[in-house]
Amino acid sequence: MAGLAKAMTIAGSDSGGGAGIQADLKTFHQLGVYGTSAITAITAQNTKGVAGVYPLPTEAVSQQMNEVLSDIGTDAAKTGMLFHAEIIEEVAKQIRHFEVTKLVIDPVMIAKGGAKLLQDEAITALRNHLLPLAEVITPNLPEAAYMTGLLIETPEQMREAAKVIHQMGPRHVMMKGGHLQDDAIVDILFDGRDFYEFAHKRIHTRHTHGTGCTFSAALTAELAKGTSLVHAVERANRFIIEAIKTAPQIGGGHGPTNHWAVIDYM
Ligand SMILES: Nc1ncnc2c1ncn2[C@@H]1O[C@H](COP(=O)(O)OP(=O)(O)O)[C@@H](O)[C@H]1O
Ligand SMILES: Cc1ncc(COP(=O)(O)O)c(N)n1
Repeated sequence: MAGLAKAMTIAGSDSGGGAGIQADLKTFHQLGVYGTSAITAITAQNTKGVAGVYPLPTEAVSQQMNEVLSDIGTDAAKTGMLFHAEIIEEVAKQIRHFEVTKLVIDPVMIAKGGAKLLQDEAITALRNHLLPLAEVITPNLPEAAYMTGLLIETPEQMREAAKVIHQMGPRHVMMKGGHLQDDAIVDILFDGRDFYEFAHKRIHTRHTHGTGCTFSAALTAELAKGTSLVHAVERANRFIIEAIKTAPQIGGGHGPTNHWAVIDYM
């Protein structure tokens, strides 16, 4: 196992196992990457919604990152649910200290069921401290709309919003189109100059809990292995599509995707 790639997730725990830390670690594992974690908050949730959110002390987040990064190290990292400004500032400090350059930011704000996973005032900290450190940020349409104040309902509006978010400091912007009101989904990557479009058909299902987490974890795993960004997005896209298509039909609400999904390059 010499040369095993490593990826770290800094995110919230989803007791239901479909999103957050659990989705990330399962996805890292499935893509052949050694996964580590720093938990920012515990959520009590299932496929029907989030019943409780319990943030950990900022020091606990900082210490988890320090212990992992000072010994095991990582080839890439991703952030998910960060909940409040103090945690964001501390995460940014550790990312800078350990010089983690392949950083994927999934700006998790609101769970599909409506629960707040990021406090309102924390968005400023996200912009000021974390975005400038990102290799890529992966907003969904409501997150991008909140960050820019723009209406985003079409691919053209997605491209405009990507330009505005790119100005905030990340090296790439990956706009996820799952929330487009259309049967044709397009995810759009912007590198500050060119747009790369990843189009696919909508799968009609209610089992989409944790799609954003799983997608960004797959992207992080691919970056950890040294895959170039455009190819990493392509592979993460194929992984999430397969995971949605073969979702295990778990729970009475929005069930998880299939983290055992196999894609043809594996
Ligand atoms: N119903 C669906 N059919 C096919 N792909 C989907 C579907 N829903 C989401 N995706 C894909 O899953 C990924 C996550 O998308 P999105 O739903 O926009 O993010 P989030 O889970 O953060 O709201 C994207 O690559 C998107 O294209
Ligand atoms: C701990 C945690 N992190 C992220 C999400 C977002 O996932 P989704 O938007 O699919 O509910 C979640 N529900 N829980």
